Amino acid sequence: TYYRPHRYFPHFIRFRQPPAHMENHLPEVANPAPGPRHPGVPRYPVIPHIIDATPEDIQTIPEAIHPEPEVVHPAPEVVRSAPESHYRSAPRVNLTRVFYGVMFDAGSTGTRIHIYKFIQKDPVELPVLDNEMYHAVKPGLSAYKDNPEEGGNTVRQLLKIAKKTVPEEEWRRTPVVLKATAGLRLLPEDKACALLNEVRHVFHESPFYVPSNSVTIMNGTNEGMFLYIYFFFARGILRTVGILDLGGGSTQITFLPKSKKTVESAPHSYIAKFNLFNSTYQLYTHSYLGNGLYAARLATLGALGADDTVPPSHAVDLHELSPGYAGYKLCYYEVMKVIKGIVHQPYEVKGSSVFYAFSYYFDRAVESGLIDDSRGGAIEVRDFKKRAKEVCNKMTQYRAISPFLCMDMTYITCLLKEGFGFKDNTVLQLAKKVNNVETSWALGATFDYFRNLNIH
Ligand SMILES: Nc1nc2c(ncn2[C@@H]2O[C@H](COP(=O)(O)OP(=O)(O)O)[C@@H](O)[C@H]2O)c(=O)[nH]1
Repeated sequence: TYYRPHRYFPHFIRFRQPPAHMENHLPEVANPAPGPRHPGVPRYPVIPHIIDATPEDIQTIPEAIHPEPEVVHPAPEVVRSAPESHYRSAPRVNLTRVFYGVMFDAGSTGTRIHIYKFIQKDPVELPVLDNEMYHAVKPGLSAYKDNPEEGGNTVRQLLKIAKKTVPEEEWRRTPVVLKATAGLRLLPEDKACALLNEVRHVFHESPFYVPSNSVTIMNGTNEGMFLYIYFFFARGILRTVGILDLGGGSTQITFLPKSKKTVESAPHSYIAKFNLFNSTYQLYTHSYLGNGLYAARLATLGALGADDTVPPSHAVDLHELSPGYAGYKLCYYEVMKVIKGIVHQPYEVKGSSVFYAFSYYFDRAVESGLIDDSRGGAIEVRDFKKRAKEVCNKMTQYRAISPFLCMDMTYITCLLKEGFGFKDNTVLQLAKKVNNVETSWALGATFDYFRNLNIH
């Protein structure tokens, strides 16, 4: 478990004023958080609309402000924006509201809990992400497909952390939400349903607020989009940046297209629109189910077996047969079968945009020594290729770190080059955190819960 104190201030949004001539053609949503029409549904602070946050205008925000760490249970907060004497003559109403959101990421390789604390100083201002408590357990829920009660227990354990983090008086209005990704998408429906039902049961026995539809399998489009929205909140950029995410079961590519040709040449389902702060954005986003790192390993080993050249049980040793050819080239040839004809090449990736790469892109770059774990860094696609060759050709040196490092690095190289069609010199910014906020779709999904993003 680690505690990540940070304050996030979306300056670029708070200080933007609508131009006088601007007409708002988008639907008004005064307060999309659950309203009082459902008895028992807690009320949340209003998250206001921000007008004229056009993508062209949005500037990179400076480093988020990270003040001194706070304790998990802070003392009740008091807003003092005027001297004491002023209070005596004209007392101000304290409009500060603190609220929490608990988001579970049920991934294919682990279940993670994100407990967000938001502060809203004023109803006309956006809430500020004050801090986040995070904890992860392995394996993921799908590993309990034949024993859903055990799977439910992992969620029950994580909820204990939520009970310790969220003050007791807030439990009843703090929503708990779980979204599952590739692991459950890949399971037979009855097994996935049994696991989700068990989680619902665990949620309902907890003291937290359980919204309707709080336990679901998230679709791939939302996974990419929520990660983009996380990035928007953490970094403040909506243009010129793309995001690559490599999970265990699926992989996502998401960016805001600059060229019409990208949109026109993309499969229809790869283009998604969403509204944020009164503007509509169009994203290129797709999640390739079965093309996550672990799923790709299995598929590659299966493909080797299907060829009858090397039985799957011996497939891992393949890379040691003949360093050099068998090492990198043969591996490349085999992983190519998992990618060829499956991954769409967006028109735009051949340009010069920078892509942020998260999850296993980051982990494998660290393990192979391309970047430093604490700092991350910028590399080019060709660096993955170069290091993949080195790893495959010196398996004895790297085997201790990960017996699959050669295959994983080769897969990543192949996915980037043959799959998405990136050029050798495309810059990849590898990060685990952006402005001190962990890279996860969970923050975007939590904002979506509190402030309906109107995704279509
Ligand atoms: N930094 C960071 N990495 C995460 C977080 N959640 C998941 N990951 C990474 O995502 C990868 C696994 O993704 P997972 O969710 O199991 O796979 P999926 O189900 O295919 O999306 C691993 O590299 C994790 O470290 C997070 O909150 N922060």
